[in-house]
Amino acid sequence: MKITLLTVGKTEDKYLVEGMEKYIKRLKHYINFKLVELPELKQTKNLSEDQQKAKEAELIFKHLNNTDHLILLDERGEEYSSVQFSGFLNKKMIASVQQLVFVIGGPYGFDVTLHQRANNKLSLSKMTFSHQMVRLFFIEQVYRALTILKGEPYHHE
Ligand SMILES: C[S@@+](CC[C@H](N)C(=O)[O-])C[C@H]1O[C@@H](n2cnc3c(N)ncnc32)[C@H](O)[C@@H]1O
Repeated sequence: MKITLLTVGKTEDKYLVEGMEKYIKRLKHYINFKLVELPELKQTKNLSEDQQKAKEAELIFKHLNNTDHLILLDERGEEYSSVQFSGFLNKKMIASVQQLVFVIGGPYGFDVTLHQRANNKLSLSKMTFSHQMVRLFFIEQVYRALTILKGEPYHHE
């Protein structure tokens, strides 16, 4: 199974880039993981919030295959413990899902078309994080989940 993380906008802060690189490097020993950073449109065009979300959705859809299992990162989604999240990933592996695509929205969240297409919505907390910071938190949780599945000590350290 492959895992792709789509983000809206490049990661700007060096401390986040460094943290993400650290965990992506580790992750690659466990799974085929890809980070795709899509352009954030607001900087180039004068768009309303809804127009921006619709344009972002168009870009996101271009990166999706019909068989992809799409999971939106959304504070209103389902909350898991790290062990439960590892179980979720394991179930998808057993079900032979080819690719899980997780998406982190832009500053305004997701267009309705993405909510309709989503197979799941995952919340990391009821709190709202910046779309920049949530990347690092999520990538670390994927790494944590995979070490849990392997029975490695990281989760208990
Ligand atoms: C600043 S938030 C957008 C908040 C937006 N007002 C909304 O209602 O969705 C930007 C993105 O970060 C992600 N995000 C922020 N907090 C999150 C959380 N607690 N759990 C999961 N994803 C989160 C989501 O992907 C969201 O689209």
